[in-house]
Amino acid sequence: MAMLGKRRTPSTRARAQGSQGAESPLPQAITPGALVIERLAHDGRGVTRSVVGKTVFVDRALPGEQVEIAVHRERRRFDEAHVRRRLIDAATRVTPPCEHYERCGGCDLQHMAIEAQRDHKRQVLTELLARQGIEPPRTVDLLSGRDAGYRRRARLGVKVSRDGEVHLGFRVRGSDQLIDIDSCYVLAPSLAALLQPLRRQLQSLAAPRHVGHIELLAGDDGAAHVIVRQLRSVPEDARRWAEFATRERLALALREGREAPVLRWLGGPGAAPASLTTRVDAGGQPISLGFEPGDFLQVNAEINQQLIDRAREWLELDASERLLDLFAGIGNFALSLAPDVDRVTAVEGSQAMVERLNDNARCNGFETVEARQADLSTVDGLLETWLAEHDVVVLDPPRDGADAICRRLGASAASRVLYVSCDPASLARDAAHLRENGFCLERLAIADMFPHTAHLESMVLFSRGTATAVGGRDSAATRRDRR
Ligand SMILES: C[S@@+](CC[C@H](N)C(=O)[O-])C[C@H]1O[C@@H](n2cnc3c(N)ncnc32)[C@H](O)[C@@H]1O
Repeated sequence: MAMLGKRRTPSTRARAQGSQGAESPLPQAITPGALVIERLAHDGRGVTRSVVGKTVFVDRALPGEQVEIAVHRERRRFDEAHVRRRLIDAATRVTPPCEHYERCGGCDLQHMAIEAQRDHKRQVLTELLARQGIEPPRTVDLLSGRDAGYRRRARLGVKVSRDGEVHLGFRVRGSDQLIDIDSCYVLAPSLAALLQPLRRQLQSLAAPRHVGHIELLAGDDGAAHVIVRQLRSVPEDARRWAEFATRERLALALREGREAPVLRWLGGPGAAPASLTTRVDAGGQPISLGFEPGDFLQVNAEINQQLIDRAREWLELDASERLLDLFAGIGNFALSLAPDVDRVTAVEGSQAMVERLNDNARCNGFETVEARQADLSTVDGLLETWLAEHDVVVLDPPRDGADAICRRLGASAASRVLYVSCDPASLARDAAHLRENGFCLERLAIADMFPHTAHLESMVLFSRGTATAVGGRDSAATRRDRR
C-alpha cells in the first residue's frame, strides 16, 4: 500500500526547491504545497528533492512539473514516489495514446511528447559518455520511425487466479500481477488483433494452468505467429490450439515440456511455416534471414534497417577488408555487411543461432561468411587470433556490454569498431576502454528502437587515431594508407 508523503510546510518545501541554482529551467513561482521535478532520471522517472535534500524518484512526472507526491518506498539514499496530484504540467506532457498506460508496465514514457523522449535519450547517452571524459561528436544522429505498432515480437504472461480466472497480458507496473490488455499501442497490428481471441482461447482450455506464456511474432508481411509455452502436454488442449490456428489462419506452435522443451508446429490451412524469415536490405541487395522462435530478432524492423544503412555508410567498407562480427545472432549485421568486404567471421554464443547463421549465409550465396560459436564474456586464444586477423569489428553485445573484448581491442588489427548498444552505461564504460586502447569516438546515433519506453539503443563508430576536425572522420583511402 502506498505511504503518504512526509508532511512539510509549503515554505520549507519552496525553500528546498529554490535551492536548485540559477541554471534551473523551472518556473519562478512555486505553487504552495508543490514539489518541483528537476530532471528525468535515466529510467524516465522524474527527480525531485525532499526538504532535507533527499533525492526522490517520482513515477511519470516530467521536468518542470509541480506535483504533490506520495512516497511508496523509502530507501537509505533516496525515496520512490508517485504523483498524487499534478498542479502544473510540463509543456512536454501529452495524453498517453494507450488506454492501458496507467497500469501496464510495458511502456513508461507515453506521457511525454515523442520528440522530448528522444531528446531525453540523447541527453542520457551524452551525459554517461561525459562522465567517462568522452566528448560526443558535434552531431548526434537520430534513427527514428513509427512510434506505434512497431513491436514485431512480444512475450505475454499467462496466469490463472485461484478462482480460475485467466489473465493474459504484460506485468502491471512495479508488480508481478498481469494486466489484461485487449489492445496495445506499440504491438504490430496483426499481433494486437490477437489479444482478445487469445484470451478467449485460453479461457476455453481444459488446463490453462499448464500454459506458461505466449510469444507473438509478426512476419515481414505482418502475418502472425504464435508460440504457446505448454509446460505440460495436454492432448485435448493441443487439439483446441490447432483449431484456433485454423480459425485465425495463423501459424501456431507449442513449445512443450518443462525440461528441454520441444517446438511443435500445429497444422491447418495457412499455418505451420517450415521456417520463419525476415528480410533486410544491404544497399539494394535483399538478404533473407531465417530464424526460429527463441532466436534473437531485433524488435523493430524499421529501425533495424536504419542501423544497417547507417553502419554501411559510416564504415565505408573496402572490398579487401575482413570483418569480425561479435554477438552476431542469426547474421543481421554479418550478412548485411558481407557484400562490401572480402570475408566475414561471425561469432555467436548460441550454437543453434550459429547453425542458423551458417544456413543463412548459404541461402544468400555468401561463401565468404563463416559463423563460429564462442562465449564472448571472456577473451581466449581463439578470440585473440580473430582480433588479430580482422580489419573491422562489429560489436552488438547484450546489456552487460563487451568489457573483456574492449580491453583487448588495442592489440587487435582493427582500424574501426562499430558498437551497437542496448545499454548506455555499459557502452560508456566500454568506450572508455576503447579510448585507452587508442580509439576515438567518431560517430554517434541514438536509435529509437523502443519508442515510449526509456530503453535506449545506440550505435557508435570508433576509429583508431584522432577524429579529423571536419566531418569527424578520415576517408577510406586515408585509413588504408595508415594501415
Ligand atoms: C543484442 S543480440 C544481437 C544479435 C545480432 N547482432 C542482431 O543484430 O540480431 C546479442 C547476441 O549476443 C549473444 N550472446 C549473449 N551473450 C553471449 C556470450 N557470452 N557470448 C557470445 N554471444 C553471446 C546472444 O545470443 C545474441 O544473439
